[in-house]
Amino acid sequence: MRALITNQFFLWDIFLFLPLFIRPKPAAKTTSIPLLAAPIGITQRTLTLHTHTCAMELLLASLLLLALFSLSFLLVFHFKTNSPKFPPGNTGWPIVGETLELVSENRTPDKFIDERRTKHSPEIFKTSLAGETMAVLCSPAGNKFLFSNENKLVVSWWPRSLEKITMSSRGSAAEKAKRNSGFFAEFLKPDALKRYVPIIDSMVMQHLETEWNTANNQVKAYPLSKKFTFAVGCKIFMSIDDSEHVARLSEPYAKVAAGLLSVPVNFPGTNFSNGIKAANFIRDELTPIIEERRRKLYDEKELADPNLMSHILLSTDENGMSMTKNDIADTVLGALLASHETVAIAMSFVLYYLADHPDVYAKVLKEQLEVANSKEPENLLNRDDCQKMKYSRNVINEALRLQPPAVGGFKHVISDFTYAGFTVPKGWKIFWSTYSTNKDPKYFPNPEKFDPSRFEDNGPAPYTFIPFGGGARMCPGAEFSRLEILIFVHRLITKFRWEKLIPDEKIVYKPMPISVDGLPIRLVPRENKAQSCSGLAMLEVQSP
Ligand code: HEM
Repeated sequence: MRALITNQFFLWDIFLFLPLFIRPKPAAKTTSIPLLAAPIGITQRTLTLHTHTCAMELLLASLLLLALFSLSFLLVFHFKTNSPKFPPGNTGWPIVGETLELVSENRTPDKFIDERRTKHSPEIFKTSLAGETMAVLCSPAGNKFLFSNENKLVVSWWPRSLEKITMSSRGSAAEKAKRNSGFFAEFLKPDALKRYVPIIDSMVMQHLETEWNTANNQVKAYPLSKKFTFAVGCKIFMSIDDSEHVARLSEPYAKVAAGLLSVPVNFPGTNFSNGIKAANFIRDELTPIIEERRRKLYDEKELADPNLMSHILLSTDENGMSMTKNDIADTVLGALLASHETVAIAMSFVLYYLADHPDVYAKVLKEQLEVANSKEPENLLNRDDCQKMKYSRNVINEALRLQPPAVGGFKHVISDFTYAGFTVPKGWKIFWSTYSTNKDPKYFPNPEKFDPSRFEDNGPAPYTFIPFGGGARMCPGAEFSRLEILIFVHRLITKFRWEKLIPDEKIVYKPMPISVDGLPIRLVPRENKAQSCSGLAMLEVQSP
C-alpha cells in the first residue's frame, strides 16, 4: 500500500509538470513569415492552415491532459482518503533502527519516548527496535488499550535473541509463555506466598550474617542483593541451598542476560553466542536435578517438596501430557532470569533512596520496629507481619516508579487496529514502556522527587504506574518481589542505618537501571540493637 501511495504521488508529479515540457509555441509567431521560409515555398496561407491544424491538435492535447490530470487527481484523492494513516515517526538506521538510542547507557529511557512523543504524536509513534518496525503506545490510555487487548488484537512477543537463548525446544514462544503463566500464577498465588515468607526471612538473616558482615562494615549493595535474590530463586524454585551449587549456576547468568537483547548472529565470541552457550550450560546443570526430582515424585511418591520444579512435574496439559525435560529446564531458567536481577535492582534502589532521605528512613524504621516489637524475637516473619508494612510498601513502589527495573515489553499485532486515529497493521510489533508514564508531571507532580506519599490512599491514576506490566500477561511475581524486599528491609533497618560511600553515584541504563559502582555503602550498627537479627537463632525451615 505504501508503494501504491508513493506511485500515486509520482503520477501527480508527472501530470503537474508535463505541460511545461510540451507547451505549444505562442500563435503570434506563426502568423509572420520568417525570412528563411519564403525561399522554400511556405506561403502565408499554408502557414495559416498549418497554424489552425496545430491549434486544434494543441487544444485536443490540452483537453486530454486535463482529463488525465483530473483522473489522476481523483485517484490520488481516493487513495489518500481511503489509505490507512500509519503512526508517524522514523525507523532510524538499517537493522539497528533506533535501538541504540533507546538503550543508551547515559539516558533514561523516558527521554527516548518524550522526544518522539513531542515530535510526532503524544499517543503513538513509529520506530524500529530489535530489527522490527514498531509502534510505541505511550500514555495511560495506550497502556490500557494494549493490556486489555491481549489475545484479541495483540499477543506477547520477544526479540529473536531472547527467544533463541531462553527457549530450546520448537514451538510458538507465545503459546509456551501462556502455558507457563498458568504455572506461575498457581505457584505464586497468595496462599502459596504465605509459605515462602519464613523461608525468605531465614535466608535474609543468613546472608546478613555472612555476606553483608564485613570487617569494615563496607559492602556493595547491588551485587550482594543479586547474590541474595539468586539464592532465593534457587531455593524457592528448586530447593537448592548448597552455596557452591548456587554459585555454579549463577556464574553463567550474566552471559545469558547480556545475550538477551543482542544481535542474533551466532558467531563465536559475540554476546548472542555466549548467551546460547551459557543457557545450555545451565540446562545441562538442571537436567539431572529434574530427573532426580521426577524419580522422587513418581517412585518414592515424595510430595513434601512442592517447589516450582515439582509443581511443573506434577502438572499435565489438556491431553494428559507432562512437560519435556527441556521445557522444564527452560521454564526454571526463565524464572531465575525473570526474578533475580529485577528484584535485586529494586532492592538496591530502596537502599539508595533511603540513604538519601533520612525522613523516609525514620518512618520506615518506626514501622519496622513496631512489627518487630509485636513478635517474639525468635519468631520468623509471616505474611500478616508483611501486611502491616504499609509505609515500607509505598517506599518500594516509589523506588519502582523512579527506577523501573524492566524497561517494558513487546507485543505482536494479530489483527489490524486503529488507535488515536492511526492504523497499526497486523504483523507489526508494539513496544510499551514502564518509562512512558512514570515521570509524567500530569500524573506525578514534581516527578523527580522521591515521595512515597504518592502511593497513599488510592495511589496513582490507573495505568500510570506499570513496573510489572498489566492485563493477562502482568508479571506473576509482583507480590513475591515486594515481599522479598519488605523482609530484607525489615532485617536490615532494624539492625543498621547506612550511608552511601559515593554520594552522587551515577545511575546507568543497560537498559536496566544500575548504580554504576554497585552502590557501595557503609553499614552503621544502630545503637538500640534490641531488635537486631544478630541475637536471633538461624531457624531451620522446611523447603517451600
Ligand atoms: C521487581 C521485580 C520484577 C519486575 C520489575 C518484573 C517485571 C516484569 C514485567 C514488566 C513483565 C512483563 C509483563 C507484560 O508483558 O505485560 C514481567 C513478566 C514476568 N515476570 Fe516479572 N518482574 C519482577 C519479578 C518477578 C519475579 C520475582 C518473578 C518470579 C518469581 C517473575 C516472573 C515473571 C514471569 C514468569 C513473567 C512472564 C509472564 C507472562 O508472560 O505471562 N517476575 N515481569
